[in-house]
Amino acid sequence: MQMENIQATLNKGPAVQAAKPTKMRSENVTVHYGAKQALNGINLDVPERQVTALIGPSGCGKSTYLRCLNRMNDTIDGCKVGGKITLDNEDIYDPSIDVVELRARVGMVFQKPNPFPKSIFENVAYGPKIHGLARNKNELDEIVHRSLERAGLLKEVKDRLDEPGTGLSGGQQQRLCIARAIAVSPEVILMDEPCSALDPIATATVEELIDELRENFTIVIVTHSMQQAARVSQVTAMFHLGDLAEVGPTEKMFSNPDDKRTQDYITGRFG
Ligand SMILES: Nc1ncnc2c1ncn2[C@@H]1O[C@H](COP(=O)(O)OP(=O)(O)OP(=O)(O)O)[C@@H](O)[C@H]1O
Repeated sequence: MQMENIQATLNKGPAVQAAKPTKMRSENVTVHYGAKQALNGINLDVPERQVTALIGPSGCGKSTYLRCLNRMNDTIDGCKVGGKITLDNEDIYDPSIDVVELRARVGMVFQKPNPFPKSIFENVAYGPKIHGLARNKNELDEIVHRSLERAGLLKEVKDRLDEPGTGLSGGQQQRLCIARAIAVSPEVILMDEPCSALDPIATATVEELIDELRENFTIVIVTHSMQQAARVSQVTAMFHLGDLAEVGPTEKMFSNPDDKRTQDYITGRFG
């Protein structure tokens, strides 16, 4: 892929941007799967209300790192996380942390849209119900409508909220999953290749949505598409063989990276 092409797609913001406060900080984060080490000590600050893209060749540890941020790795047998990760300066691996509550604060959208086999309404209402976010049916209705609206889906589904979520198109299903994530008012949304199962038109819609969502949410996205990282993110972190090779403003990472591994990866020399 040509560097010029990627540069043309860069999501150019104001020339000088005020530095955003850190929402999540990782210090010397390591991950082992049994005897195999997958992350070698990651130090990374995720800025608030920005999109941070995680890029790098297959198997370098992007998804593993993403799963550390809401303790999804806890669910994998033999997976051991070391180091420290904070959310608003609070250690998310502290024994006092309620993991269910943490995952409401740090939501996740997966590669393949995975609506529950229930109605569109129920897909979005489920989280607010189990977290007790609505006092009555009216409040629940309002949360569901607002979440679908923010996910850019309300217009398309408002007359069929009782129909199954699985009956929607792939792109609509992914926006439904984003609405479901938003419904519990998370602070951070983790996205693991959210567009990889979508066609180019649905991808463009979801990318526009991600750009809008950063007004209210901190977003961390794993992507294999350099164009996508350039289009949607303000910060890019390049992973390589379990290390963080380089992190910086997306514009710099795609125009003038410091690390040869980043340079080689974004110009298609490996990966
Ligand atoms: N559940 C698991 N059990 C054992 N090893 C795993 C597991 N998940 C990931 N790994 C290993 O950890 C390393 C990092 O994998 P990870 O999926 O995080 O990389 P990635 O950069 O997200 O890759 P891709 O871009 O292909 O999705 C790889 O060597 C992988 O084989």
